[in-house]
Amino acid sequence: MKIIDESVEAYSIEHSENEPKYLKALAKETWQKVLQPRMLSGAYQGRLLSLISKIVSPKIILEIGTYTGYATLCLAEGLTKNGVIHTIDVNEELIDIQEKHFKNSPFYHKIKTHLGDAQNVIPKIEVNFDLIFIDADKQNYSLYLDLVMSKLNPKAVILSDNVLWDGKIVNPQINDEDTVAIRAYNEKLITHSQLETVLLPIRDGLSISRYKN
Ligand SMILES: C[S@@+](CC[C@H](N)C(=O)[O-])C[C@H]1O[C@@H](n2cnc3c(N)ncnc32)[C@H](O)[C@@H]1O
Repeated sequence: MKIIDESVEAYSIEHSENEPKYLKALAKETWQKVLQPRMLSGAYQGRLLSLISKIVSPKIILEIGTYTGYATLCLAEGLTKNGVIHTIDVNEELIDIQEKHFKNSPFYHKIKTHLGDAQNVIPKIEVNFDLIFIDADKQNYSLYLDLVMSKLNPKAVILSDNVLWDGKIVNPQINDEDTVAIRAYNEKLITHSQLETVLLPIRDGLSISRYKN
């Protein structure tokens, strides 16, 4: 399902910032060489991630689901001078392309990559986070939220991607495991006593949650 009318979306993109050159190159290579390129955040959502990160001005970011590193680099734009972004992915085949494009960007020295299953890696990162981007396997979003709740700095922001899941989320006839998991996750976000959430219907749905403490 197309979430936004195509002409409205085109107009919105036209009146938003352009992506930097090194991100254009990363997106191009991802579309040419990597499986499932639709997973990449893309220019429009990427500019939103960059802007949110600049507003939050985080010292430490956590990204769950690196893929080829597009969103990693967008989020890194808002880091403080000595800030760090930790990014986790379970797929070792992505390491070469990530490394190449991280080196091509101004943020190579600020990125700490972790290879492994996020549910095992998150507890081993012994820092607290100011900004988190949850964008990995949909069935574990709820678990990832549980794992990060004790690792949030005051006023931390959590971004959750694909929360409209191609519009399947609003179709009661669709009840596959991913759709059911995201529905439960969206309920968990909106009923969470420590979070304040707004779900934005952009691209595939992006939730913004603010830690109230
Ligand atoms: C949607 S893509 C991430 C896109 C990326 N954040 C971006 O915006 O360009 C999801 C990624 O999550 C990774 N992933 C899936 N299950 C995972 C898990 N259990 N632990 C860590 N990464 C996982 C996949 O390998 C894939 O690269």
